[in-house]
Amino acid sequence: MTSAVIELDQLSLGWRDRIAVRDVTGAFARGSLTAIVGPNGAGKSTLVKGIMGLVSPLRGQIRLAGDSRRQMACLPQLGELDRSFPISTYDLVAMGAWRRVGAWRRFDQSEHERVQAALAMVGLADFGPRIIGTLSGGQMQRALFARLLLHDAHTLLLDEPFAAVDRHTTEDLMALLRDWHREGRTVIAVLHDLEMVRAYFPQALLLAGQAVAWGPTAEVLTPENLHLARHLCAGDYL
Ligand SMILES: Nc1ncnc2c1ncn2[C@@H]1O[C@H](COP(=O)(O)OP(=O)(O)OP(=O)(O)O)[C@@H](O)[C@H]1O
Repeated sequence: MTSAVIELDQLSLGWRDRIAVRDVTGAFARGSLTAIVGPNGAGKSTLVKGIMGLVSPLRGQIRLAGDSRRQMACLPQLGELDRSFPISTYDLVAMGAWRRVGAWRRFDQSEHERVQAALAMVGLADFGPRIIGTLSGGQMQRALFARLLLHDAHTLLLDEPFAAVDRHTTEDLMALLRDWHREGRTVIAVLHDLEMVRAYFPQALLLAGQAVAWGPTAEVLTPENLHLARHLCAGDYL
């Protein structure tokens, strides 16, 4: 049996006293590739933040194998980043190496080469000196993927990695994500495009303020489950 890298046990998360996701139990297996899907407000981002330790459980537990939070890297939603911060694309990507290199060790030639290689891999070889505020949405997302390449994390959490990027960029970044999976990393991504989920993600977690279904994608994304998810989330606004 494959071991779990992240286990959720009757987990409830929320903001102040309002519950965003209730009573979720299940596990992300090591090396699995899982899409978290669900309507707006279903609690997908809240769950990602909970796993990253940015939101504390209201109830239940998140159990991580070993010291896996040190081995985790997250791609936040594009809208959550302050792009007015005046740093270069190179420095943004190089920040991905901090955990490995440490803040005080010298950033040597091999690290420099890793940054350049990561920039080249996402198609931004010549963008190193560009201030991030001048990048398009798609270029920024490519730069953030390059930063993840530098992280070299065992577990990657991505919150809507393909929102606001064109088809070509989506295909390039999806290929990187699949490479990470092939390398044995655990990849968890919040996605809205169900066709993409069906095509590329073996596992899915359907959320709607609670877990509607979690398992093999074909068994999760059934018309009945999707209908139930919409119904549960619509209830919020009645
Ligand atoms: N920072 C916050 N402060 C207060 N409430 C929040 C905060 N972030 C999210 N919420 C609330 O938590 C609930 C779940 O939101 P969340 O962003 O997790 O949903 P989501 O499934 O990621 O939605 P979307 O698909 O629209 O991004 C919503 O009711 C939302 O208003």
